[in-house]
Amino acid sequence: MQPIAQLEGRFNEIDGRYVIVVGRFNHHVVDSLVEGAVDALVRHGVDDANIDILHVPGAWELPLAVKRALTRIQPDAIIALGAVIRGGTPHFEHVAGQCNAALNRLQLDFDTPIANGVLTVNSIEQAIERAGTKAGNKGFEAAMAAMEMVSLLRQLGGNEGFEDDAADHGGVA
Ligand SMILES: Nc1c(NC[C@H](O)[C@H](O)[C@H](O)CO)[nH]c(=O)[nH]c1=O
Ligand SMILES: CC(=O)[C@@H](O)COP(=O)(O)O
Repeated sequence: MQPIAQLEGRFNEIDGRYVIVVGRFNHHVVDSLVEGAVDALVRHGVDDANIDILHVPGAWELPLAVKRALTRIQPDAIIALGAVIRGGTPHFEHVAGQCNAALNRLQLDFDTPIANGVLTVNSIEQAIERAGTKAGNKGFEAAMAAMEMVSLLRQLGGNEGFEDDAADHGGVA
């Protein structure tokens, strides 16, 4: 019986261009996410010169900035960072929901990994826990996911020629 082929991203071939897009809202938390993401990239060998950091007001603005970065910078991966903290109105649902849905759509449409480091939490305490304290640093984790996906997709090769099929079926490539 043939062995089942298994592929996974590696961290010894992470050279490439990375763009970190940051929603500044709740910056006291988000700043730690940025530190974690940069730490992960640099400690795994990504050159500082290959890391761009773009700042927008909040999570709502992340998708547009990510889309423009994808077209103008054409990075190997994007790391989206932010902290959406539930308040006293339904606004949280809209900001968090639309941001995440748009980012996921963009990564499929542009065939480029967009790692999700956007916290969507119920309290400031939960945010702090996930920005470098007892629940890890979601910025670091998002950067790791970005590097892993860059490596895996390189192993798989491009999807040239498949986009048309997807377009014909109204799907994403
Ligand atoms: N409440 C949070 C926001 N709100 C701001 C929006 O993201 C947006 O900047 C504003 O509506 C103007 O368009 N953003 C976060 O990132 N986190 C929040 O908790
Ligand atoms: C995610 C939000 O927009 C939220 O933090 C805003 O707080 P509020 O719902 O109390 O206006």
